[in-house]
Amino acid sequence: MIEFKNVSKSFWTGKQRKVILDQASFRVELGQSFGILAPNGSGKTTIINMMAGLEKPDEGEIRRTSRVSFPLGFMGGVVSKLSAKENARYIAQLYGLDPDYIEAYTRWLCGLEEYYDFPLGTYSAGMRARFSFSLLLALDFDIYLIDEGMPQTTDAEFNRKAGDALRERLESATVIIVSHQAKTLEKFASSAGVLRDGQLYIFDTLEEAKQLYDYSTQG
Ligand SMILES: Nc1ncnc2c1ncn2[C@@H]1O[C@H](COP(=O)(O)OP(=O)(O)OP(=O)(O)O)[C@@H](O)[C@H]1O
Repeated sequence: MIEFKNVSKSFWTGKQRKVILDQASFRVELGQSFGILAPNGSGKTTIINMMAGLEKPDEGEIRRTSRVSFPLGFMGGVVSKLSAKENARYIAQLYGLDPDYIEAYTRWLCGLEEYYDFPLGTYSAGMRARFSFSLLLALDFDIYLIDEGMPQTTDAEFNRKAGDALRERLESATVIIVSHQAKTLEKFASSAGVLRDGQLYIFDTLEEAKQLYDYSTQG
């Protein structure tokens, strides 16, 4: 479970206060994947980062009773000078997992071939995305945090494998996904919220959330 209680967050831009969240309260239980629809620049990444514990709220409380992942695409924990193999084994140890298993799983899923043993600094953005996604799934969390959907790589084989692996993981795990597009949420979220001007409106179904979102972004 992850819970926000009266959470507020804003940034001072030098000219004005940009409100990301104003007194938001909600709870995501295990088994109830949740999506947030929000326009670009409204605070998707900030909210996901707060869920992961990478950013602090200004006010309020965030409670986690489950193993919550780092956000998909977050590369803060990896070292560019080291290879995917070295990073995977090191991070496995930090999480108290078997390095051989984490290495074998990520090597298989990311499909980087010989580049798996090259430093991450030599990777393209797509290759980094493939490695970070593989690592996220290898680490076995209860709740996965996804900012703007799956990595859209040009490697069709990876996209298929990654989709299958995520679906399999979601049979036992929960996903929280934030996106500016309802289409991205459709595959994953059962309930959903809409973020608009710092207010988070929660709905039991994605369909209801879509109606408000379409109305507020197109109306
Ligand atoms: N540390 C910061 N200091 C000042 N402003 C910030 C800071 N971090 C984010 N912002 C501002 O807060 C707003 C929300 O940022 P955030 O990255 O969370 O939005 P987003 O919805 O994920 O954006 P995008 O859709 O472009 O990825 C933006 O206007 C951004 O410029």
